[in-house]
Amino acid sequence: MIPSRESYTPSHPGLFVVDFKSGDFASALVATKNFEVDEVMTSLKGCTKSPKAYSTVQCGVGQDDHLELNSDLVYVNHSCEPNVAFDLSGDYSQWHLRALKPIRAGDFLTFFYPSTEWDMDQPFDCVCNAPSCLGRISGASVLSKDVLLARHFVSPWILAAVAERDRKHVNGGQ
Ligand SMILES: C[S@@+](CC[C@H](N)C(=O)[O-])C[C@H]1O[C@@H](n2cnc3c(N)ncnc32)[C@H](O)[C@@H]1O
Repeated sequence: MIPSRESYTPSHPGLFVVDFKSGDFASALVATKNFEVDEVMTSLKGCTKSPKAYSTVQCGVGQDDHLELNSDLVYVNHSCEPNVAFDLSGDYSQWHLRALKPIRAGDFLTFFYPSTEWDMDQPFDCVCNAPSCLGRISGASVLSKDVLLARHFVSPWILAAVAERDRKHVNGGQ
């Protein structure tokens, strides 16, 4: 279930809070404490498999490998220069949200959506304003390996899919 402004209770008290804004998809998640680089900010417990949607996070290559986060973490927006990573490598017990940069209380939390998503359900024109902003965000399928690696974290299934795509391209689609 996606948390809403009505009767809001933070899912991660002491760590993050949703900054609800009026307008479609205008809300965001904000840190309420400092985090250091590489710090595990929270585990990703309570996710459930779900059809691909604007709100899901991809967790593997299969058709069914999409998760609803069922928490305030759904409000982590995309940035082309992100400060967190959704790391769903390894088994479920190891899945976590990790800081990629020093984060201070009050900072918006952002991840690079193509680091988990191959072909997004709801592409959008990015408003992150980062110097390296890519503009249209639709998933990793249209991005080069170098563009992905420059964002510091890429999920293993995305790297595997990029390698397969590039191998087919070199071999003329075979
Ligand atoms: C999982 S939601 C993130 C929370 C969303 N901001 C909300 O209020 O529900 C993903 C959607 O948020 C919007 N979004 C996230 N990051 C964005 C960005 N950098 N630029 C433009 N829209 C963004 C897009 O509409 C995207 O499909």
